[in-house]
Amino acid sequence: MAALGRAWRALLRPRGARGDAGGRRGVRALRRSPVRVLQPESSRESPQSPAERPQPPPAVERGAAAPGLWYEKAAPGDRRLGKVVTLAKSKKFRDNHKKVLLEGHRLIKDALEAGAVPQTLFFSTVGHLKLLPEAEIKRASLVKVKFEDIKTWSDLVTPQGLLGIFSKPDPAKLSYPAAQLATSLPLLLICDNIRDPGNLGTILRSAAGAGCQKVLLTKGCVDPWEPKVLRAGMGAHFRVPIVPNLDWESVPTNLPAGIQVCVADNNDPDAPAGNTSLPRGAASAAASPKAPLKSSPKAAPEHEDEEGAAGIPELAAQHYYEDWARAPVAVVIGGETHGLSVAALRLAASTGGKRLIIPVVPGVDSLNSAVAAGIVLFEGKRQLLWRHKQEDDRQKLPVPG
Ligand SMILES: C[S@@+](CC[C@H](N)C(=O)[O-])C[C@H]1O[C@@H](n2cnc3c(N)ncnc32)[C@H](O)[C@@H]1O
Repeated sequence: MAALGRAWRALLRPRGARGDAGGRRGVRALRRSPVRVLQPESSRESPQSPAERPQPPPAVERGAAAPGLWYEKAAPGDRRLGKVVTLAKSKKFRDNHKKVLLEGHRLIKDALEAGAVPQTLFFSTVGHLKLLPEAEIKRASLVKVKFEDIKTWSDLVTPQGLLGIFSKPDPAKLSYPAAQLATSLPLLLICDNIRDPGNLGTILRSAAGAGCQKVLLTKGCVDPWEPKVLRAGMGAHFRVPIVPNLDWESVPTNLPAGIQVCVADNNDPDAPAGNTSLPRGAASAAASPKAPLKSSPKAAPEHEDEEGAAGIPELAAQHYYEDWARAPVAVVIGGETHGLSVAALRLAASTGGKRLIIPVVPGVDSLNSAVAAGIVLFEGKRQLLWRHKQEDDRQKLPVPG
């Protein structure tokens, strides 16, 4: 592991700082020919006798993708790519080193355009580099590797021959696409213990597609920088701010003032007995079968202390297609195994939020969390846009008299 750490550090050191003839003398020599084998400085200037001399590191072959855009060619049998990718796939490593692995042209381009900082790009053909913003990739170490090697380490069904190690992006510092910002809605999503990477990626993609303003991930959710989440997210990471690893106490500080938090709840009190996945989730206890499905002022508790017998707040339930989305609004999606947490229900109760039920045919169990998120978010979007249009139309009406 220590050796892997050294290999990693050597690879991620800034270009000029590496002792691999990356200095001015090397660059001048390179200008004369696009591809040359350079001898390291140490092998030319060592004062020791040949017997005393340490083994020189292998010569580095370099090339230029464009004037001034130098890359290094990995020698046959070079195992750095494998090592780096293996490391970057481990959450512990990502957390400790604050690095993430991104794959594919589209994702890497999105990341660069959002201002993510590349450390090393592994590519199989120079053509890949030409499709990326040159000013941004000049900051990285560029390493040409065989396509076969990328294929071995790739997470994609059809590998594209491009992998990048980036500094872990800070959502507060990224710049999101103008089209995304222009269509962003006062609609937020809170993921409560979503553990499946495919589900989380799909949820993030839906949140970006619906125009969510922000996505909050509670502690217990899978790491959004896990390769499978990135793959399912299809670029959502660089379109919508994602705030990970939140404990429930800090969720409210990440929400706009005056927000109403609703929960997507698969526990339908109107469903015939045996058609719910009771009694595993906390929501099961909160939703008394006697609770009216239609929201009523009496059924909606206004304060956190209005809790049911099990210490879990009671929330009014309604179908997701009935009126609920008022700006700003957030929706909580429960985890695959345990559903909604008590903390989620408490937060919803403290904001006067509701339980939103997607009715399903008797005999069908709960929906997949990503499917439920998609349905509720796009309905939220429809309601917000409809309300906005109503207000617009009202303002356009001629003033009487
Ligand atoms: C797979 S379900 C959770 C099932 C879990 N075993 C339970 O009993 O609560 C994951 C989440 O998706 C959402 N969900 C699933 N089906 C839903 C439905 N019919 N209506 C509203 N939300 C639903 C809820 O947020 C739920 O917590």
